[in-house]
Amino acid sequence: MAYGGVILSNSFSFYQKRIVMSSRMQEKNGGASIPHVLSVAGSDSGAGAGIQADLKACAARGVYCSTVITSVTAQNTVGVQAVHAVPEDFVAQQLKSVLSDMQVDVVKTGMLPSVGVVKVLLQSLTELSVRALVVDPVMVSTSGDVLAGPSILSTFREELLPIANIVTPNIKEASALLGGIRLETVADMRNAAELLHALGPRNVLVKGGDLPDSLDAVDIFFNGEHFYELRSSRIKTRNTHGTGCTLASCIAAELAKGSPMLTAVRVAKRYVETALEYSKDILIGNGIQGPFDHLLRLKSGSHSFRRKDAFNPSDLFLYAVTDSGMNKKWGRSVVDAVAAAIQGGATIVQLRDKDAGTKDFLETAKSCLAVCRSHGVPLLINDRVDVALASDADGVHVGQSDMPATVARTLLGPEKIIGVSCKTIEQAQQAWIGGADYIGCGGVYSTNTKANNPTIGLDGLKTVCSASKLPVVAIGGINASNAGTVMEMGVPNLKGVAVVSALFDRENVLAETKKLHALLMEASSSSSKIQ
Ligand SMILES: Nc1ncnc2c1ncn2[C@@H]1O[C@H](COP(=O)(O)OP(=O)(O)O)[C@@H](O)[C@H]1O
Ligand SMILES: Cc1ncc(COP(=O)(O)O)c(N)n1
Ligand SMILES: [Mg+2]
Repeated sequence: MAYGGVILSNSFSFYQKRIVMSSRMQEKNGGASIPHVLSVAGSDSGAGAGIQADLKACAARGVYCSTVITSVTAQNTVGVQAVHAVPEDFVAQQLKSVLSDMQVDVVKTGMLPSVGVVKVLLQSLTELSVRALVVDPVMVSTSGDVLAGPSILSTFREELLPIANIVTPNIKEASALLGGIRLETVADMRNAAELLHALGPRNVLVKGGDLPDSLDAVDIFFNGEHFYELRSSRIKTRNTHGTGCTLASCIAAELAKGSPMLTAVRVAKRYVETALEYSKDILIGNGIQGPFDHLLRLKSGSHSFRRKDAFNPSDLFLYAVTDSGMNKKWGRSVVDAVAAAIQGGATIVQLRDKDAGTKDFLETAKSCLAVCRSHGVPLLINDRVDVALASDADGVHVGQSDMPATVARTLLGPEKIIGVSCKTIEQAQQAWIGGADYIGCGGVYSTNTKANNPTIGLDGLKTVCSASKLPVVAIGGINASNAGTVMEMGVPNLKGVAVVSALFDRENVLAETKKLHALLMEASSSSSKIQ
C-alpha cells in the first residue's frame, strides 16, 4: 500500500507502518523524532478533563501532544455550565495546520460534539498515516451533562469505530453505543466488549470506574480473541474528574512510544491508579468531582513547591518586619499584628525577635505561619535558621554577621527563600554566589530599630541596586513620608520597601499598612510611567 493512503485498515500492520514512518522521518530531517499524540477533543475550563487532561497525561508520560479543539466547555468541579461547539470548518483548519506540518504517531479522540466534526476527522484520517487511532467515545460527563448527543451514535458505530485500534467507553457510553443495553455487572461488561468488537474496532476496553457496588476498579479488555479483566484497587477519593480522558491519552502515549496494545492499556490503568492515590486528598474546587494531579506534584500538606515557584520577587513590594518590643508596647500579640499587616496589604512578613527564647520564638513562628499560609503570604524568620526549619517557615533573612547564605542554603535546601542584608556591591555579589533569593539594602535612612547602623542613603541604594543580580528590597527608616521617594526613583531591581516602625510602632497596624500600600501603588505606577 502506498504511503499516505488509508492506512488505518487491517491490511497495513502496526509494525509495517512504524518502519515506513521512521524511514520517512530520517529522510526528511535526519533529526531525532519524539513520540507524538494528536488529541482531538473538547476543552474543559476547569482543566480536569478534556484537552487539558490529555496534555497533562502526555506530558507525564514523556510524549508530545498537539491539540485540535472541537468544543469549548464552561466547566468546573460542579458540572458543565455551557458548551460552545467550534465550527466544523475551523476544526478542519486546525487539523490541517497540525497535520501539514507535524508527524503524528497516534490520534486520540475525546469529545466530538457533532456528526459534522466526526466527518471532518474521518476525512483527515483517510489522508493520514498514523500508528493507531484511540477513540474515547465521550458522551456524558461524570456530572451527567451531555457532551455529545445521540445523533452521533450511528456515525460512531458505522464509521469511526471500524477504523479504531481501540475504543474505550465507560459503562454509560458502552450502553448507549449498544442501543441502551443494561450494564450492571462484570459479566455485562464482557458481553458489551464482545458486541462492541463486532462493530469493527480491533480492541475494546469497557471501563468500570462507575460500576455500582464494585470494590475494585475493574475494566474489561477484549482483543477479539481473549478477555482480560484488569483490576486495580478503587481509590477512595472525590478527585476522579478526567480519569477517562487521562486513561485514553496515556494509552495513546504508550502506543506512540511503540508499546503493544495490552501493555499500553495496563500501563495506563496503573498510571491512573497511581495518580488518583497520590491526589486523593487534593482540594480543588467546591463541586463533587475534583481534578487530580497528573504530574504528582501538588500533594496537599506538603509545601515542597519547586524552587522556581517558591519565591516571587514581587512579594517584596510591602515587606513587613515585626518587632516584639513595639507590639508589646501597644498591647497586642505579634500574631495579631501580623494578621493586621497582611489584611492591610503586606506582601511578605519577616518575624524578627532578638530577645525571645527559642521555645517561645518557635511557638510564635508556628502561629504566624498559620496566618500567613491562610493568606498565601510568605513568612521568613530573622537570623534563626533552626527556627525556620523547625516551623517549616518559607525561609530566612540573614545579616552580614549571621550564618552565610551558602551555609543556610545547604541547611534549608533548594525550596526555601533566603534574603541577605547588604550595603555594598561586593556583599550583594556574595549573596548571589551563596544562593540567596533577594537582598535587603540599607539602612537607607537612619532608624531607631538598629543602633550604630551607618546609612547608605538613596545614592548607596541606587549603586547596589544597579549592580545586583538579585531583586532588592530597600530597608531602614522607611515610612509613609519617604516611601514614595524611594519607589519613584525607579531603579533597576528595586522591588519594594521593608518597614518596621512605620507599621508596628503605631496604634493601628491595619490603617498604617493600608496607607503605605496605597502610597506604594501610586509611586510604582508613576515610576513605571516615567520609564
Ligand atoms: N476510584 C478509582 N480508583 C481507581 N481507578 C479508578 C477509579 N475511578 C475510575 N478508575 C479507573 O479510571 C479509568 C477511567 O474510568 P471511568 O471513570 O469509568 O471512565 P470515565 O471517566 O470515562 O467515566 C478506568 O481505568 C477506571 O477503572
Ligand atoms: C471537554 C470534556 N471532555 C471530556 C469530559 C469527560 O470527562 P469526565 O467523564 O471525567 O467528566 C469532560 N467532562 N469534558
Ligand atoms: Mg469517570
